[in-house]
Amino acid sequence: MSISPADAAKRAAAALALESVEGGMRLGIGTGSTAVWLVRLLAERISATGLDVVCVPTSEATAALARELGVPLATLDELGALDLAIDGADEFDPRLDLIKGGGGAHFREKIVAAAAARFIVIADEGKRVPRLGAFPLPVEVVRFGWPATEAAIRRALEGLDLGGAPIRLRERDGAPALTDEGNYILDLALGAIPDAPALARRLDSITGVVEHGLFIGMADCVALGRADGTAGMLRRLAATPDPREIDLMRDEDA
Ligand SMILES: O=C(CO)[C@H](O)[C@H](O)COP(=O)(O)O
Repeated sequence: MSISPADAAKRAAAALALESVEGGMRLGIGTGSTAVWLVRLLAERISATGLDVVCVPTSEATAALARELGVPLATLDELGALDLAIDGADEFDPRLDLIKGGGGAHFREKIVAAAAARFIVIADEGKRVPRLGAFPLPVEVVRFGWPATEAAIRRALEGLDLGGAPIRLRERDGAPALTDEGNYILDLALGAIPDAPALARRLDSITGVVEHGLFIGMADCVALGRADGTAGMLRRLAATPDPREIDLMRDEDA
């Protein structure tokens, strides 16, 4: 089957991450077009080798695909903890901090990643940025009183040199988009986030915010797929004090 260069990169990233999967593992499986490759390749490996894994999906969409392809599923309530989570990202920076939530699943994705002993991100070169923020930051908010929550977010942004950034209520088919948890999403067009950990802490403190798409210090590595079908692993280095030091990442060809 011939696939596009974009899909070749996604597939290569997913395949590299899957090399870390061993029999007996409890796996978190992500959401999005890169995660679709992960689920497909995992299903192929299960059917070819009888690999014994059980997976917690991060969204109803991923659950449906996994069920269709025969990937064994469980809930996080049943398993309690996971050995490994693998998921896509919308952006990653030199510290391997992330923006996620382009698919609106970042709340469950963060719970799953936090419950896992290891978290591998699967991404292509287009997701690699020197500084997070070009991708609008998704913030899941409770529907009740959401304009008041939006106003609180605006005030928080002003205190972080991000005042006046456009905020848009995400829509689907002409109506506010609902997450799997029945909440709304506000997309914050920030351009460039001067201090992502500080913004994450500030958003964490706002009543009405369910979860934001900043994943700070959570990813252990990024399986980076390339359009030529190859992939390499970027690992978080032990000491990463300054996000401006671009050479914090080390490429290791698979
Ligand atoms: O965070 C996510 C969904 O909430 C996805 O991982 C993110 O949007 C990347 O998706 P894709 O692999 O399609 O680019």
